[in-house]
Amino acid sequence: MSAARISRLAVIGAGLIGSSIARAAREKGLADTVVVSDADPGVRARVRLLGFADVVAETAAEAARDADLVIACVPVCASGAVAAEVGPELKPGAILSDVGSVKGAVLEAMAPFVPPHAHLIPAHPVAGTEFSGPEAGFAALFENRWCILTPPEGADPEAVERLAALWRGMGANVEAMTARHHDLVLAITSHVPHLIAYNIVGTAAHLEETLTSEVIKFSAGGFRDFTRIAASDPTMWRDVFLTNREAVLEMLGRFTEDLSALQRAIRYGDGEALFAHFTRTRAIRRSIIEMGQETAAPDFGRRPAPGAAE
Ligand SMILES: NC(=O)c1ccc[n+]([C@@H]2O[C@H](COP(=O)([O-])OP(=O)(O)OC[C@H]3O[C@@H](n4cnc5c(N)ncnc54)[C@H](O)[C@@H]3O)[C@@H](O)[C@H]2O)c1
Ligand SMILES: O=C(O)C(=O)C[C@]1(C(=O)O)C=C[C@@H](O)C=C1
Repeated sequence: MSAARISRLAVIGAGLIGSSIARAAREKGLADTVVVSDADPGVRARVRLLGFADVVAETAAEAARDADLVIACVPVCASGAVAAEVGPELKPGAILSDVGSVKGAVLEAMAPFVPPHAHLIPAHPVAGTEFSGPEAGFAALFENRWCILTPPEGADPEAVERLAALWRGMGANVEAMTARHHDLVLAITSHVPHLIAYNIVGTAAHLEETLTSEVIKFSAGGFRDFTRIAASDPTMWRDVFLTNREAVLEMLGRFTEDLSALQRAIRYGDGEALFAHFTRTRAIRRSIIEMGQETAAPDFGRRPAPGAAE
């Protein structure tokens, strides 16, 4: 199915994800006009300087006016407020979407504000970094990454295809599933791993002062990787854990049981159990690499760190 071209694309929230979408849409010519808005006047001023938007709108409502597609790129708990602001502006046939890391809560928060003549199609690009803000985005962020669409029951297939076409245009591979299933899968693949990183880095920080400074001095490999993840945006991750509570607690329960089994194997010197476990997990890493998805941690070879000389 060929999807109709996007005349006006409105991006609400110009941080890492919103600015990456605006840059990719402009660079790849996916929309005639890219309008960007952000609640923070300082961010709007930086977007003007960075020049990745055709228009910088003062409000979300102004950005959404006459847009074919509006994408909320804000922390999950702000998605309802954005929908309330843009809902009355949505023209017939317009699509309202988002990029939130949790989908059930977003659907619930946004749906009441979408008029019957418009379409709500939530989405989640499974691509990101530990950086935030308009300087952190880059057009190649979504290339060869998944974008998961979670259309509600009865969603218009043409609208779904139109949104899917935009994500494919930005280089993503698109898949659709229910919001509930998304939240369960992402709880184990993304949310619990972030919690583990926040926890282990916190534990290191709570050690006595001399030990903490040695942890920092000698950190390499494993711990260093955790510190990258634990540097991720506090607002974003607070919202993820507040809104995907049930699935995260379910996966954390399983995680804790498995950790206890490993702890027991160490206590009783059960080398066979440890070896069998590590062999199974090594195979999972290999299958991820074979699927070409091993780059969950972004490499700086693909883009400069914000603030670094280009
Ligand atoms: N960072 C990642 O790795 C990543 C990856 C995939 C999806 N996501 C999701 O994308 C969304 C945005 O994340 P980000 O990393 O781009 O965050 P960010 O902090 O870089 O940017 C968020 C922007 O939203 C603006 N904002 C907040 N409330 C607003 C409102 N009510 N109206 C207008 N603007 C508002 C903020 O001023 C900020 O500029 C989150 O829901 C997050 O879960 C993030
Ligand atoms: O690589 C990173 O920095 C990320 O954490 C990206 C990551 C992930 O967990 O894979 C984080 C949250 C998003 O919802 C999607 C992607």
